[in-house]
Amino acid sequence: MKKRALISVYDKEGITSFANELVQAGYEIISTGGTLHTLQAAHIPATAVENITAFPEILDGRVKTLHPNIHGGLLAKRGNKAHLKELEVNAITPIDLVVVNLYPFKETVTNEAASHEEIIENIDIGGPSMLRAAAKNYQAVTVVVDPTDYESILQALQTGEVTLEQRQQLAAKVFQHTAAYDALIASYFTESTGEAFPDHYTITYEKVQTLRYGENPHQAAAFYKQPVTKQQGLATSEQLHGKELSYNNIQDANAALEILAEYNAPTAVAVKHMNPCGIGTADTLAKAFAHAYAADSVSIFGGIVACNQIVDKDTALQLSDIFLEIVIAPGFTEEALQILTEKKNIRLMKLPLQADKVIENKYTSVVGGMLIQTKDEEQITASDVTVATKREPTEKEKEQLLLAWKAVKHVKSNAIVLAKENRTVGIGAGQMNRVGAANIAIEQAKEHAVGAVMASDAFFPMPDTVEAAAKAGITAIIQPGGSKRDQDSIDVCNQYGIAMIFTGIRHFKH
Ligand SMILES: NC(=O)c1ncn([C@@H]2O[C@H](COP(=O)(O)O)[C@@H](O)[C@H]2O)c1NC=O
Repeated sequence: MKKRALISVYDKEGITSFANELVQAGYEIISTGGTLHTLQAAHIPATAVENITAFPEILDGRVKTLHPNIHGGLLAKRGNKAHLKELEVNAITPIDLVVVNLYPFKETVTNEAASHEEIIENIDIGGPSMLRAAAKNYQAVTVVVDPTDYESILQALQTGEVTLEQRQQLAAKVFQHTAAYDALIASYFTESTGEAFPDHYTITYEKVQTLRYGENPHQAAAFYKQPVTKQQGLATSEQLHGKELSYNNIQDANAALEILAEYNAPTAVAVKHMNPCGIGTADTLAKAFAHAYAADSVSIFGGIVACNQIVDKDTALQLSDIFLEIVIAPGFTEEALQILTEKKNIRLMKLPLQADKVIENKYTSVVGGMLIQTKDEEQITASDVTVATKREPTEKEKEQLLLAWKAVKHVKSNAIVLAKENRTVGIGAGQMNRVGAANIAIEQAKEHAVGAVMASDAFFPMPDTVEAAAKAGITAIIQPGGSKRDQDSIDVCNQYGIAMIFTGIRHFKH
């Protein structure tokens, strides 16, 4: 008996030459409406599925292949006598090869012009049913969901049969594909219910690339992206120069971008090991970078710099003076590119600035599970704070306090940031006690601590941090407030003439 192939594809690219080869290999082809039309137009012999089901396609194509004559042919176990008998009794012919790709749900859901009705009509029902049936019966059936597999299938057929191992791999691909397809549908429906954390949290990611290794060379890693997002990020950036990004590069660059998003003025952010080491703002990017560099000219070595303006010649000259892993910016002028591409080891990434704010969740894996929370998107302005001390901060201090507060949100807790003259001057990150973080920031700032302001990511449980700040010459402090012992810190501030403001929110980052 001739082998039978069922072809029903939305994406018809390459299907006629593939089907033609299948015919040459001795397959009889059955096919659905549009696909049949394409095949017949190319003079490829094919039979309408309707002839197999003895039932017309109905409901605008909502029902075409959902029929026992199809699914019996897909699911019958070839080594099971009872199954074969049932096929015979019901006049069902086994199907040996299935080529199906699905209605473009992702493309429709991401098309802003698409209506709810169009999105719903692009939920493929018959296609996934056939794919799943064929994949379940991979021992006997070859299933092809990805047109890039046509070539390898034909090669296998030329030299014999598609092997069991190949069929199992193709089946795995199908179940990944249908699971991802359903995950997108599930999130579309869940989104409309407004339920943030449903009982089953189904997410799907698409592979961008396999990475050489993870955080360390003995760890394997890959980079995945969200299939449906309006978010500009590393996954959508364009690499203009340099070698492939590493796992650590992507983490650090991402941290730099998240910090950068806090600032509106021309800003440069330098990051090391996911903490900022220098942030500078000014009226030009060149000045902003000079500030970020001056903030910590030691740590920036081998770091990542993210800019929110086109990198021009003046900025490029400064950037090229030091060893940097990556520079990310919305663009580079020709001159800047010329200067920077002379450096073999620098990676240059072009990434447009995010237009609209996108609310995203943040995922942290724990052993055997995952924590999911909304991202820390809180931002404050000068009018959101309350003054806790006798002295109010001056306008100049307020500006620097807000700059430091935006920065401290992105520093691993316990975190202290000192700022002065539109740049950070000292950053204390990831300490187990707050005064420890303050001491590191003060030590790093050296003489620049005098006249600087301080931001603390969480409240002061005791006045020791304020005492350290006073000793270092810090003039103003921003912190959440809310400790039972706030008054102790306020008293020390008043004693030294320090102005302290409370934000009412904290920015833990663990
Ligand atoms: N309803 C069904 O029985 C059914 N069977 C196959 N399809 C899909 O129809 C598409 C192909 O249709 P056509 O050959 O008419 O262009 C494929 O994407 C296939 O996944 C179906 N459509 C959607 O559910």
